[in-house]
Amino acid sequence: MNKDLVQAALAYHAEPTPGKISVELTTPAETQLDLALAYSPGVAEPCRKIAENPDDAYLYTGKGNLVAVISNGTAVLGLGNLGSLASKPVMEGKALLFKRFAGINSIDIEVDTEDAEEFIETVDRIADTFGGINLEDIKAPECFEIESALIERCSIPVFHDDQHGTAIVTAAGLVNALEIQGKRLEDAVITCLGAGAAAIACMRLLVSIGARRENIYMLDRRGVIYAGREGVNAYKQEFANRTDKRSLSDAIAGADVFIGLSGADLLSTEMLNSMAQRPVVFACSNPDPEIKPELALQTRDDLIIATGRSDYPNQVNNVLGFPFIFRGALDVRASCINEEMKVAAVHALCELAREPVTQEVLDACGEQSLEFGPEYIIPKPVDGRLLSWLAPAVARAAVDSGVARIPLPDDYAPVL
Ligand SMILES: NC(=O)C1=CN([C@@H]2O[C@H](COP(=O)(O)OP(=O)(O)OC[C@H]3O[C@@H](n4cnc5c(N)ncnc54)[C@H](OP(=O)(O)O)[C@@H]3O)[C@@H](O)[C@H]2O)C=CC1
Ligand SMILES: CC(=O)C(=O)O
Ligand SMILES: [Mg+2]
Repeated sequence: MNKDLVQAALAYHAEPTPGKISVELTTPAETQLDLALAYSPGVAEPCRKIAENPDDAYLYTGKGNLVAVISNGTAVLGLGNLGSLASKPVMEGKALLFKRFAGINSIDIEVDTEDAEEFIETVDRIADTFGGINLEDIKAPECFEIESALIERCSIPVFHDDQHGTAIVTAAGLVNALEIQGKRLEDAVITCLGAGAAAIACMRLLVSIGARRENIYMLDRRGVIYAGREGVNAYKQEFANRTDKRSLSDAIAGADVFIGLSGADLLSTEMLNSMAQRPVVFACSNPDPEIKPELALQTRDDLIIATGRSDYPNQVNNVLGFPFIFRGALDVRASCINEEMKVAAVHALCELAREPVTQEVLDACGEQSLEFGPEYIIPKPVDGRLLSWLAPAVARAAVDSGVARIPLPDDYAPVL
């Protein structure tokens, strides 16, 4: 980042008050009568109701529209294990995005432990407070055990955003980008740099919508994950390829797609040049991508490039998923976020990108025009239609797959 952006980012977080979120009241609290209702003695009545029927918490408290963003800070963006406190700006940022894009109240919680069981215990004990739990920036492989234990124990949706939010947005962007490049997911050779939370979930979802597992080469810090490699955990093992390719240079040569979910500046121009004609490059590491878009575009002009950042075209980032997915899930009180709901979100994102872009979006992006093509494969986060396209698609999928606990109103239209 240049110096000006660094200073602006620090000032943004420090002013007008430190941080990015606050709590506001939804009921009057001015008079003695207001206080007698809000607090003692009135507050005893909803307490009694909830003690009799726990679902009354959705009637008398903010639970149903409250999502916790919970991290232990072990994989903060692509910055690594910065610890729980240093992850707080990212978690406050996710809370900001929940509110801004989907009207969901959200609070960040940083849990100071790297022990999976301690983390699970802590979250399990506070889960009832919330309508949903968004796990964030927890490194692999612990994130897999943590998420599945919490899904098992909690009756509300628990969703590891770096896995599923990223996978949904990546899948939608890739389907669109491949179509623009005249290629099919079923035939695409995919090199995935990174074998952690985001990478494993992305490749799993791509396989479930048509990519061929044998066409995927996944790499970690030690290179290609190949069949028979020693010291590979069970999650990486799912993508062990029967191949004699060993390095990124080996795996990228001739590939149609590069998905980077690893770290900064790891893809060289030589590697980029060795890819197939009309390649798709998703350099999604944050804040610094695996290759800078300006360098990639200088190197060859037949590629589509996306990053996780807001300051380049084609932002493939889970912000396009989690606010709207939770909106749909909360509005039908879904018990979980299942595969059907995730796939519904992928389709809705793919289709919205093909719609004409509104003036509101053009103004917010400072663009004269935007249309479905190499520089616009996926909607912009500021597109207000994301809420009205994704949330109903996800809510309907929850109802159809039997995980909704209340019906979807006929006139359902999510509002901020
Ligand atoms: N755009 C988006 O929406 C999102 C982007 N991301 C980005 O993806 C990256 C990974 O995040 P996440 O999966 O949560 O983190 P994890 O810690 O779970 O995984 C990181 C993975 O990256 C690999 N890796 C790191 N450095 C290198 C390297 N030099 N060469 C090869 N592999 C490397 C690690 O290898 P090893 O297993 O050997 O340690 C590991 O497999 C981050 O940069 C993050 O910002 C994540 C979520 C969303
Ligand atoms: C975007 C995001 O969640 C990440 O980079 O970790
Ligand atoms: Mg993250």
